[in-house]
Amino acid sequence: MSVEVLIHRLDPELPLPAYAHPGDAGADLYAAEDVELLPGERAMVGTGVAIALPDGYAAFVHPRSGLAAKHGVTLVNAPGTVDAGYRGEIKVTLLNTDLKEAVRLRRGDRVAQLVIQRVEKAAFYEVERLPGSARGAGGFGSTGR
Ligand SMILES: O=c1ccn([C@H]2C[C@H](O)[C@@H](COP(=O)(O)OP(=O)(O)OP(=O)(O)O)O2)c(=O)[nH]1
Ligand SMILES: [Mg+2]
Repeated sequence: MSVEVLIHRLDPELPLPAYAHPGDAGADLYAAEDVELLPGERAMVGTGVAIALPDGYAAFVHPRSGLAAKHGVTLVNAPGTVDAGYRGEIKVTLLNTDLKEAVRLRRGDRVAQLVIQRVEKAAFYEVERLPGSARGAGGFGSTGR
């Protein structure tokens, strides 16, 4: 089962996002430009594609675990949210979390992955008091380590 997503190439030489294996959740996104990230540095990089998602869907830009584990490269806003109505270029906000090594990424490298998901739209009802629950207001480590 797959959902139809319209895709427009802004950079004709880059491959389209693709799933590396049939069961993959994320389709890899390619960097449209070379970028060098100094230790701790971030950069916004284009991917050369724009999409139109059906209503009720969103696309989430996730880091790639290989880049994260080997080089400390993640996304500042992971996961980035691409709204169904967004028609601009999908961009990735790369961050080099390594404090010693610079990392050089090249145009055409797979730098992030796009996960398409159904999303619900909430109707917010304002109330004076929320119903009770087992957790209550406990959070942020309230259950211990
Ligand atoms: O990693 C990302 C995150 C967002 N976007 C694009 C698509 C998304 O629909 C739009 C807005 O994203 P978001 O709502 O997260 O950013 P904002 O800071 O709230 O901007 P805006 O005021 O435009 O909503 O930017 C990307 O290309 N990559
Ligand atoms: Mg927004």
